[in-house]
Amino acid sequence: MSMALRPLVAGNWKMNGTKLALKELAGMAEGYDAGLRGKVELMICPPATMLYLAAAAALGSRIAIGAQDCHAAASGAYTGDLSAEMIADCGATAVIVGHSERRQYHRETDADVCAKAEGALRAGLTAIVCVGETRAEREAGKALAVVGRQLARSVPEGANPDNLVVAYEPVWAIGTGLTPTAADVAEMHAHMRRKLVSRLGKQAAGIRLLYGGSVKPSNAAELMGTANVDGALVGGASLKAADFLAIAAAYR
Ligand SMILES: O=C(CO)COP(=O)(O)O
Repeated sequence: MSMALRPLVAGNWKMNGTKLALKELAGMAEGYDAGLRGKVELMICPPATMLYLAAAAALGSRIAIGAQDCHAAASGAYTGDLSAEMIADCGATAVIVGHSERRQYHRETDADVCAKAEGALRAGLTAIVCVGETRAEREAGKALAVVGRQLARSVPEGANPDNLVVAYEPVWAIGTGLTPTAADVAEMHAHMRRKLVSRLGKQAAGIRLLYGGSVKPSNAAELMGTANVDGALVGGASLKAADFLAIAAAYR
C-alpha cells in the first residue's frame, strides 16, 4: 500500500446481476457507511443494464459506479456499443478498459484499449486500464516485459494521472483461486510504477495501481499490504456484500 494514495477497492460484476442484485449494493452501502468510509474508496462496476439504477441507488452512499467497457467514439453507427459519454450520462464515474476477457473474447488490442481509455478521459470518466500476463508468458519469464509493453501501448500519452487507475490482473489468476506471491506482486507493481513515471512524469506516482485476480477476504490483507498496491479489482468475491466488505476491511 502506498501511504500517500487513497486506496480503491473496485468490484467487477462481469456478466452477473439483474436488478435484484441492487440489494447487495444496498448491503455494501450500509457496511461502507458503518466504518469504512474515509479509509477506502469503494466502486462497483455492474453490467451496463444496471448502470443507471445502480448509480441512482448508490447516490448518497458514496460508493462509486463504473462500467466494464466503452466504445472509443462519442457517438455514431456502432450497433450495440456504448460510449463513455453515455456511461457518464447514467451517473457512472469510471469505466474499466482492456480487461483480459475483452482482450481475449473480443480481440481487443492495446491500440483499441488506448482509444477506449482516451474516450473515457474525454467524457470525464476515470479510466481503469487493465494489464496482465498469461500463464505461458509468466512461465517463459516474460511477465514484466509483457506488462511493460501493454502499459506503454494501452495508457494514453499525456493522460492526467488523476483520472487514471491501472489494474494488474495476471490472466492465470482470474477466477482460478491462484494468486502470485506477494513478492511477485511487489516486483510487478514496482515495475509498473517505474514505467508509468517514465512515460507520464512524476505525477504518475499518484496513479493507483490495483491488483486483481482471485482476491478474497482470506488473502486481501496480504495482497493489499504489498508495496505499490493501492487497492484491488475484485471479480467473484464482489458479488456478495459480505465478501466485498470483508476485502475492503483490509483497510479498516
Ligand atoms: O477479473 C477480475 C476482476 O476484473 C478478477 O476476477 P476474480 O476475482 O473472480 O478472480
